[in-house]
Amino acid sequence: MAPPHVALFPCSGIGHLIPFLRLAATVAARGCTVTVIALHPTVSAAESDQLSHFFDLYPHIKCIQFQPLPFKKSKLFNEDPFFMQVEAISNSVHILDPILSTLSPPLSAIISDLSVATSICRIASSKSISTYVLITTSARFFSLMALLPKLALRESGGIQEKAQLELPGLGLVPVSSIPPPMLDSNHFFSTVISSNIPCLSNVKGILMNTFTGLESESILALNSGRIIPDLAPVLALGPFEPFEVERRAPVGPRSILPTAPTLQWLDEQAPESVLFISFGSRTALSRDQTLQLRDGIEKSGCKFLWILKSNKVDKDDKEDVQSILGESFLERTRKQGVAIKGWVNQDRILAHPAIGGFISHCGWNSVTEAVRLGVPILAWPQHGDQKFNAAVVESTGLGLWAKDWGWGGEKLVAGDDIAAKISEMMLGKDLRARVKAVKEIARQAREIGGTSEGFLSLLVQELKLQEK
Ligand SMILES: O=c1ccn([C@@H]2O[C@H](COP(=O)(O)OP(=O)(O)O[C@H]3O[C@H](CO)[C@@H](O)[C@H](O)[C@H]3O)[C@@H](O)[C@H]2O)c(=O)[nH]1
Repeated sequence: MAPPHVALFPCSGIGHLIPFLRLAATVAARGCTVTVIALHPTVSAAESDQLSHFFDLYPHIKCIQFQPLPFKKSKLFNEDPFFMQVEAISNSVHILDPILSTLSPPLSAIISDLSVATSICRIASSKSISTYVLITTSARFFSLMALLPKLALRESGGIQEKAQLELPGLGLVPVSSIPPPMLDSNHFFSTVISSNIPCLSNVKGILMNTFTGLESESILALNSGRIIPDLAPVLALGPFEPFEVERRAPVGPRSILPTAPTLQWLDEQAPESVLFISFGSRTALSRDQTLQLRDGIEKSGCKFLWILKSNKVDKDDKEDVQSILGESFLERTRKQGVAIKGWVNQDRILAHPAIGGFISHCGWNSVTEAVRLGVPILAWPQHGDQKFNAAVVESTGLGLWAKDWGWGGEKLVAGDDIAAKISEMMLGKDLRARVKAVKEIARQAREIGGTSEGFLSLLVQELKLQEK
């Protein structure tokens, strides 16, 4: 019997691309024929680098380049370049219709990003192709997204003025944790979510990069129909492995090069002594906040490795570290740490024994990487799903969250406060022990007999039954 053919369709931004590529590698390793529908051109250089690295490693995975139609400014116009690309993609999905019919062998299933799920579902069902949706955020935030159509209805009831909301499956939620765009039903972000949630009753399954040991309550609430009565089954498959590991082969030079000198420096540091600081692929702190963070890191006296960003899009991030942080800081901290700009292999850095803590914006990929590798987190959510993700970090004892720091840019957090929290995290013995315990639970989830492994086997079995 020929293997089933599965296409994956990630959306804009590395935070969406990476989990799709990880899942593509996993499904291919289980004997499926895999096609990745890759955006071209990408907004960031990091996305195109990840794509070429991925296809170098997996020459047997097919690539279809998908070029959205030129962007037209709409009434929902949002100047974020990643949102602009999502809108261009949404307006262009119909181009895929004839392409999907010509794939050989014929497609059995397509795994789509939520932002285009409705259109993909429509095209796929006309061809008897099953649709799955891969959710790239936490089960906790996904629950909020699923409730959004109801939240928007209550907007006239003055949600913004309330301190907290009682939400099904989520309990009491501080309104300050809900990303402001979700409280505005005309915002692009809200519109994309609200228009795609209803199709989640018609898809075959909802795939998530989480696991029951991390988010049991949210996964249960989603699967018991408490959030949306007829939601498709949620399969918690995480935490995802990096795709290099999935292949279990030597890593290609592209992924080694940018990280190699940094790893050399890390090799010289004591175990669990280095603080890693990174705010993901698309968050740049303000200049003032960067300087306070700089002072906080120095005052903490902690060894550090800081990946600095001064622009949302990497192609435009031209300013060098010296001019941002100042020569004197770099000179004074020559023995304390390293600040660099550019792409590093974060998963590999978090796996290094010298890393003892992570200041993170709580992008969901970063959280799941830290969980899988047992690194405590100091959560500093900046926007979007990140406060919900930070709540998962805090409630499962994986890290600390200074809630009074607010959203990114809401207030200037002082260097002294940052230094105090860094020390609390790096010296927290109980915290470290809890993080190691959750790391073990994550490992067990992926082993034979584990929950994530069970869901993955179920998915692959289902795919094989749909083979055409
Ligand atoms: O120098 C770098 C920077 C990032 N990464 C990787 O890039 C990914 C970044 O993803 P994430 O941590 O989720 O952050 P964002 O890039 O900010 O992701 C966006 O997408 C996520 C998934 O939907 C959301 O949770 C975030 O809030 C949203 O900002 C992770 O795998 C990192 O390991 C690197 O390897 N090297």
